[in-house]
Amino acid sequence: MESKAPIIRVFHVYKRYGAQTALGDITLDIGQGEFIFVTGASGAGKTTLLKLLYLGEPVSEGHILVDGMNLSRIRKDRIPFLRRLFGVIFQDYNLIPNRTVFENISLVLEVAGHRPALITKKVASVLRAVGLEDRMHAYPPSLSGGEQQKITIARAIAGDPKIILADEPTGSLDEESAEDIMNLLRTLHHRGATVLIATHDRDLVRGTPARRIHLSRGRLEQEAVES
Ligand SMILES: Nc1ncnc2c1ncn2[C@@H]1O[C@H](COP(=O)(O)OP(=O)(O)OP(=O)(O)O)[C@@H](O)[C@H]1O
Repeated sequence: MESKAPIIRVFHVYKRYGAQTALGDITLDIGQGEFIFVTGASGAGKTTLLKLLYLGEPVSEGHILVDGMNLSRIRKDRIPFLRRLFGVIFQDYNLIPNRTVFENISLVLEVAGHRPALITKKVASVLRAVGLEDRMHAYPPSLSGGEQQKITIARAIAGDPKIILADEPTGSLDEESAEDIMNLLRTLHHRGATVLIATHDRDLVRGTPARRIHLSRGRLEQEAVES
């Protein structure tokens, strides 16, 4: 277990959608370099919690600090800097269908200001990491669902994010591909990334020693260390 200074601090956070409270009074510290599973039943608030961390959505009440930045008070021109700290692996973060795999990944690196020579190297390297280097010039619709999921993951990690947020990252994958992806996330963690994985897959959680944050109807119910 890591005991480094928190990279994320969540103070009494609420998220409401109309009359519905998706998250209620969440207080939580996440240490730099931790590997964490966020568990809970469907609708418990797992996705919502991850979205609040990268300012995908604003909190309704409370505060979140990320790498010292208070998300409630962050200046607009700092938001791209905040977002670059994160690699976000979400099911609804689709690939652009009429751009090749290479272009889908390189776009993210271009926006972050990387030079073309580095971009070419980096794209090849992340595609190698997910075992799909040979699909670099393919268009997403010609790939299987599992392959598209792996490309989404390659795109998320291409910018060497400090924090990886993965929402059911193995959801659409067969057992072997799921294991590949979990190994990749573990490797990134060993290299220093903070990794949060939202899942209701008990098997996934059982196989990995990690801190577990359990949500029940929007409340932080228990914390445990799986081993
Ligand atoms: N944009 C939204 N508008 C209204 N309600 C929302 C919105 N997003 C989430 N909710 C509600 O907030 C609650 C938490 O949803 P969330 O998606 O965070 O759950 P989850 O634990 O990730 O579930 P699942 O495992 O099914 O993905 C749910 O009741 C959901 O209906």
